[in-house]
Amino acid sequence: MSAHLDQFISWVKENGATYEKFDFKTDSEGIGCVYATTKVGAGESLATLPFRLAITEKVARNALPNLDQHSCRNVMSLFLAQQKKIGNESFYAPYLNILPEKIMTGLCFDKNDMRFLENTTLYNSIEERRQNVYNEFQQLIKDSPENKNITWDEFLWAYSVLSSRSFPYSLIDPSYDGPSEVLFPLLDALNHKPHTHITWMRNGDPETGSLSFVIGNEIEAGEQIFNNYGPKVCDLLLLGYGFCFENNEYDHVALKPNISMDPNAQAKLQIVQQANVVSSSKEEPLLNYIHQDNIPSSFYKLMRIMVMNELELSCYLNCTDSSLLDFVGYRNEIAMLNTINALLQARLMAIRKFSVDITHITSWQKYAILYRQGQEKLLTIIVARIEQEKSNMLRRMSTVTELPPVAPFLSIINPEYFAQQKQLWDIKKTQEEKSNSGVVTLDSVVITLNQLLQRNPRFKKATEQLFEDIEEEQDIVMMLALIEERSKGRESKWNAFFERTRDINKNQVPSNEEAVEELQDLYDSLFPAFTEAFPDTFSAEIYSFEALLWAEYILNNYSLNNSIFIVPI
Ligand SMILES: C[S@@+](CC[C@H](N)C(=O)[O-])C[C@H]1O[C@@H](n2cnc3c(N)ncnc32)[C@H](O)[C@@H]1O
Repeated sequence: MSAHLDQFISWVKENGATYEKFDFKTDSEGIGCVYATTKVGAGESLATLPFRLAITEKVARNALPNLDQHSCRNVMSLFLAQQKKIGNESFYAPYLNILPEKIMTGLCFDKNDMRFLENTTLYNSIEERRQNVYNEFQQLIKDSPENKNITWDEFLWAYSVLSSRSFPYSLIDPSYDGPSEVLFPLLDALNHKPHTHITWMRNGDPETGSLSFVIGNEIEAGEQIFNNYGPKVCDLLLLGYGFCFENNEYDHVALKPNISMDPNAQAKLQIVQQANVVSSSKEEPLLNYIHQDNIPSSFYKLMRIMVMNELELSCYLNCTDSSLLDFVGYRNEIAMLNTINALLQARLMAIRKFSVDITHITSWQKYAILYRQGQEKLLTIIVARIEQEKSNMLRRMSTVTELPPVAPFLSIINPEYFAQQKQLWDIKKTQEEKSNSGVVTLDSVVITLNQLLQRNPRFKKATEQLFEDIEEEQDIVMMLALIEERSKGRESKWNAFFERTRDINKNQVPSNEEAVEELQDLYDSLFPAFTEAFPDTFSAEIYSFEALLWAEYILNNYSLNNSIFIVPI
């Protein structure tokens, strides 16, 4: 046994702590562990520590007065660093001497270590947190000049002791209502294992009481004794404790849509707020944590808002009822699932970009790799779930026989229709889950330019002669093709959709004179030249300016992915 450990054991015992059936060891990775020396029965108390030995916020603030404006964590860190500095003069020296010299929490990662986290969300969280803690440290030293000899490294060590070993202060005083923390020497020697049955039991009052650890399941002699740090995700474990593990059932990925380039960002954020679409974080209204078994419905709602087009936005601008965001419309639903998919794919691609040499790596770099592998696995599972959702959606769309009663198709305008639809979907969903047969592709439920060209060979031939590069001008060709298809009346399979949108409800789209003028210029550049070149295809009667206005409206309000797909329901 080392001299320091000897001193520590004498110190805790002299001060009233009790423990019998375990010993301290260091494992092959250099991690301090606690092992049972004899069998420990279920329900037995493993160790008891009097509160007198606990390092609390009160102890720290009494020693460092005038730092009221600083957080509990910062004042306690400064106190610990100061106590460590005064060495054996400190009452807590026996405890501080046995703590690891190097605590490799994420905050202590150097540039080389950070390469192992590149392209993960944790990378940014660490950088941001480190900068904040550094700034707070500077201010702390300014406000406590007698401690200006404490270095950043010393402070960071103390900060990491707290992040990796502290307990909530409510264990001493359950009536205390705040985020205060406390260090319990001896009891903090246990490592974490998820699902460990252990009870943290308070005895007596906050001044003279104590805390005991009571074992839930029997432990054989020679086995490691674990604590349970609670349901913690890998990024928080790596950030605060410096380790993580594989197949962490609590793990999640953090997803945040980027709307910085969206001209309608303001209006969208307004709807998010008004309809009270909650996110996973109070500070960040767009941040959501996605768990492999649980994609929160609020995330879908948020994303439905994020992909709204002008028409959908104008309908939802005053929406305060978040249930109307359970479904906005078919176009919106596909756009929403596509956008989530794109977000996830971008993250997957980034996380797969990893070219660091891993032949000689440290234990904490191994944990960083475990974390990124866990994130990749999780992202892959969530992508598969979104794809499944999309194929279910397409199957439902393919069976829609009746169009919503009033155009447009938004649930805010047709709430009853969509409530009925939802009931039908729920029934279908259960059936689908049972049968899960028949793949429906996106192309079969939307209108694409290719389909229109194939259905109208004469039109196709004419446009191929009139346009040098159809792909380049696909918006214009699409509008002309829609007009052509509509002219077929009942022969067109989308006749119901065309009929319903024939009389555009102009009140629903803010009229934009500039856009109308632009469209007029486009019309004038095409007609009557096209009619003269191909009078059978581009008859003046069908290709009126009103028809072009209608086609543009369809493109603006019913299309996905830059008008390549029109969602006709
Ligand atoms: C409360 S302390 C536990 C005792 C600590 N091992 C010691 O030597 O003092 C928490 C620290 O122990 C380590 N630890 C705890 N559980 C672990 C685990 N399951 N795997 C790896 N390291 C673990 C981490 O370094 C963590 O920051």
